[in-house]
Amino acid sequence: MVEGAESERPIEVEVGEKLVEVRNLTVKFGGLTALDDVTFDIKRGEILGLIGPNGAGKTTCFNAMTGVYRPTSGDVLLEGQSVKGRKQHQITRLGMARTFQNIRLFGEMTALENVVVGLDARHRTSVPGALIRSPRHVREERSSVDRAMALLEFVGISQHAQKRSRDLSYGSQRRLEIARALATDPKLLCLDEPAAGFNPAEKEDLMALIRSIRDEGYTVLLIEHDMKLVMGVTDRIVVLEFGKKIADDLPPVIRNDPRVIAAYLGVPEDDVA
Ligand SMILES: Nc1ncnc2c1ncn2[C@@H]1O[C@H](COP(=O)(O)OP(=O)(O)OP(=O)(O)O)[C@@H](O)[C@H]1O
Repeated sequence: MVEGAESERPIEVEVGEKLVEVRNLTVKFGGLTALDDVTFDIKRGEILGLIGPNGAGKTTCFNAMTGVYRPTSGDVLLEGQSVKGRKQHQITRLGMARTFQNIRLFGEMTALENVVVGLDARHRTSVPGALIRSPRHVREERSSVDRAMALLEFVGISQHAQKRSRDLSYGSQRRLEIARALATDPKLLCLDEPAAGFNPAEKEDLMALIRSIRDEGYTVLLIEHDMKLVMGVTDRIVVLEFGKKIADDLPPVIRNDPRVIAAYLGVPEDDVA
């Protein structure tokens, strides 16, 4: 358990039950169908990999799930609740947190402050409570700092807590993004290519962190380009190609699926089937 970082959220769904249902999700940009009638579930407690060649629709899928894009049709349910029509911050509150392919931190704020911002989404004190620094607000502030430190420790960068985030190394910034997303106490953590730009050793370290996040009881949706990497860390994999789902199975099955191999190698489907 992350010390001082215990979850306050009631666990409403048993491990292994459906946490998220992506239903017939379609996103069109003008004439281009970036995501085409995609349906899959995410079970509580699993690491689900979302893979596919460049332009397959992975990020579009994330964006439609987390309120960045409004789906053209279809829906996404989190514990049975639709995210339709909700704004990004409302979806975060519902329990979906994400990182971005391009790091988005508050560069002038310290690493610690960046995580406290994520925690603020959960505060219970009112604005007047904050203004008069009510005992509850002071208590929440103190526990925020403790929890933020615990999260920085968990992702392995607590020694940089007081550094401005823009001064952190690229790898530490990626870890900080994950800590900030965890601060919102998500039911689902969506990671968009968190190991992009890492060398093989750094990638392995990050995958170990993602595994330990799952072991803490979080559910993870992971976009990753590197097939080998994704095979080693995920419990199940959904494969997209040209906006359509072409496979949804366990990693060893995906590895040997001719359609997936063809999609990755660019071999015409007829030659593989
Ligand atoms: N805002 C947008 N406006 C127009 N087209 C878009 C937009 N976002 C994505 N697309 C297009 O939708 C398709 C899917 O893109 P998306 O970024 O979801 O793919 P991806 O699988 O995440 O690819 P990558 O691995 O390169 O990140 C691509 O053809 C892309 O050019």
